[in-house]
Amino acid sequence: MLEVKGLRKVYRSGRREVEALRDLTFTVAEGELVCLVGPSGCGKTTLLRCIAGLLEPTSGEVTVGDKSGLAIVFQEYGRSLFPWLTVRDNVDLPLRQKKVARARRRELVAEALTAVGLDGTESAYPWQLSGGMQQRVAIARAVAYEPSILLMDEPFAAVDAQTRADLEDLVRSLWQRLGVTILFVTHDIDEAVYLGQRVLMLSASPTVVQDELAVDLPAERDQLHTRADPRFAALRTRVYAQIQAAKARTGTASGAAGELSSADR
Ligand SMILES: Nc1ncnc2c1ncn2[C@@H]1O[C@H](COP(=O)(O)OP(=O)(O)OP(=O)(O)O)[C@@H](O)[C@H]1O
Repeated sequence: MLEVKGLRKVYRSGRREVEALRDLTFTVAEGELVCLVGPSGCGKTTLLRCIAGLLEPTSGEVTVGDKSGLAIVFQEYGRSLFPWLTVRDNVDLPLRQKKVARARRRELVAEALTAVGLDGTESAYPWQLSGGMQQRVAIARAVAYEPSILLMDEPFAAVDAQTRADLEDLVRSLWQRLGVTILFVTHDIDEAVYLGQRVLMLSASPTVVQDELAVDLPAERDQLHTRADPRFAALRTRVYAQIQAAKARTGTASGAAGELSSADR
């Protein structure tokens, strides 16, 4: 289970302060797949970094059952994989750090690479693979770690549309098979509705949870039929309208989004 309560984050550098997150409260139940969608710059990365313990919140609380069971897949696979390590060693590295026994590590790496469709690439280096394959390596690395919570930060933003569709299906099938809890961040409304059991909509910065939507589409989804389902269209329209409303509200505020004036402090 993941619980975020009254989370606020203000960045301070010199005399400049940016209130990235104002007040975020939500929970993700065990085994749930929740998508977070919000406009660019609304603090999605800030939120994930606070959840992962990579960034100290200004106030509020994050409760994660077991922090050691948390894995993250970032948008920039190019920067998250080590170019001097083979695919096998990239996936293996966190397991070594976790002090998993050698034989078990070998099993976990092989299973994870098979699960993401990368059999036969063990000895390749990341830079010898396509972008989509590199992102599969990053997913395999997260999966091999056997996390109880998987955080995904716009993981498919940098791949082409066809690869993206394949990777979305990969995430859903891994989620169904492994029973892992997933918090998936995206700015793509269609992706959020296609993937999630629930979609949380964030306002523009300073960010709050604007609304949430249960995605009552069948559990078995496929790119062709799910996206053509009138229910899918209705859900995406609702999310879109909410996000537009959030943008319009911020547009009327004075000053740059999230920037604190002295009166606010
Ligand atoms: N280290 C930092 N110092 C100061 N301000 C920051 C810092 N990191 C982020 N911000 C500001 O906080 C706000 C939220 O940034 P963040 O990167 O979390 O948003 P995001 O939703 O992930 O953005 P995008 O969708 O464009 O990737 C932005 O206004 C950003 O300029």
